[in-house]
Amino acid sequence: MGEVDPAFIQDPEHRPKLSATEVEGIPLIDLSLINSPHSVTDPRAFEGLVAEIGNACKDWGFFQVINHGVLLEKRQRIEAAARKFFALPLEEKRKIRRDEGNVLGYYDTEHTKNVRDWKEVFDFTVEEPTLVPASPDPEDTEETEWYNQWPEYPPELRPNSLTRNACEEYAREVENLALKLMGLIALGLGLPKDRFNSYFKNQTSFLRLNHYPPCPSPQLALGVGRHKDGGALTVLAQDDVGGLEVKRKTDGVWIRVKPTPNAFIINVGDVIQVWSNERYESVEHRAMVNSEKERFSIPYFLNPAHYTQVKPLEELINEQNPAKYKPYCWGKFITHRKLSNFKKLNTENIQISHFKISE
Ligand SMILES: O=C(O)CCC(=O)C(=O)O
Ligand SMILES: [Fe+2]
Repeated sequence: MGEVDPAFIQDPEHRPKLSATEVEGIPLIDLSLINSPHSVTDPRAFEGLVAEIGNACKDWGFFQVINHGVLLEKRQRIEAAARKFFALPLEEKRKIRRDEGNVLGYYDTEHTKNVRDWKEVFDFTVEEPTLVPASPDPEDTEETEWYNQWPEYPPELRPNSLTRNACEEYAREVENLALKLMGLIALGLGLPKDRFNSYFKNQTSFLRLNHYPPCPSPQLALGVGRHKDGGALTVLAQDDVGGLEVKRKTDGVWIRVKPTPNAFIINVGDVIQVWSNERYESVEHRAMVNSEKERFSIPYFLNPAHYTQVKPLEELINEQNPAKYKPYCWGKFITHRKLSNFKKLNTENIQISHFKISE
C-alpha cells in the first residue's frame, strides 16, 4: 500500500468503509411517460410519476432516472472527451487552470470541508457569459462575468463558431432534463408546473467533469468529501466503476449507489430545501475512490439567476408552517463558495443553516 499526502486524509469518523455492500437503495424512476411524444399520456399514470418523484425527493433527496430522453451519443461524446482531456500532461491541463479571476477551467487542489479531494476537475458554464456578483460582500453591487476556458486538446472541446463543442451540446441536453424534472417537482409540491421557470432565466448553472485517479489508500481519502450541493438540482452521470455514497435519511448510514448503465442520478440541492421550506431536503453525499480503477463523473448543477433571493415559497408557508429560512442572495452565496476554493478557510464555509430561523 502506498502513501498519501496528509492533506488528503479524512478524520477517522469520515473515512469510508470499503467493505460496504452495494444496496439498491435510492429509487429508480422510469421517465418514458414524459418522453414519448406520440403516446397520449394517461393522467393517472402521470399523477403516479409526479408522486413517485415527490416521494423520492422527500424520503431520499436522491433518485435515478432511466428513459430520460438525453441522447446517448451526446453523453458518450463528452465522456470520451473527458477521458482524453484528463489523460493530458499536468502542465497542459494547468494552462487553463482556474483561479480567483476565472473560476472556470481545470483544477486539481479542491478541498471539501478543508480536506483535499482525491480528484481533478474541469468546470464550464452553461450560459456564456454567466453574470454573477463581483464579490460576496453584501454591500458591493458590482457584477462580473464568467467565461469558459477551453483546452487546445481534444478537438471535441475546442470552441467552434459553427457548431457546439461536446460540452456545450451535452449541457443543452441535460438542461432540458433538469428543467423537466423541476416541472414535475413543482407539481409534486402542489404548484403550477412552470412555478420555477423564471428563476432559471439568467441561470448560473455549470457543469463539472470529475476525474478520480486510482488512490493507494482509498480507506483514508475521499474523491469528494461529504457535502450537500448548494444549488437547485443536480443531474449526475457516473461511469460503471461506482463510488458515490448517499447518507440515508432514516438512519444516517452511508449507502453506495449502484451504477445503472446510462441512467442519471438526480439530487435535490439546498435551494430546493429552502424553496420547499424543508419538505424536501438536500442530502449529504460523498465519492469513494479505489486503488485499481480511475473513475469519471459529470454533474450538472442547475442554479438560479444570481439576483435570486432564495426563500421559502409563499404558497408553501402559513401560520402552522412558518418560513424556516430568512431570504438570502443566491449570487452572494455562490461567489462566497467559489472564492473559498482558493483560500483555505479556518472556519466552516457558507451554509444555508446560517439563514435558518431558530424555532
Ligand atoms: O462523482 C460523484 O459521484 C459525485 C460528485 C459530486 O457530488 C459533486 O461533484 O458535487
Ligand atoms: Fe455533490
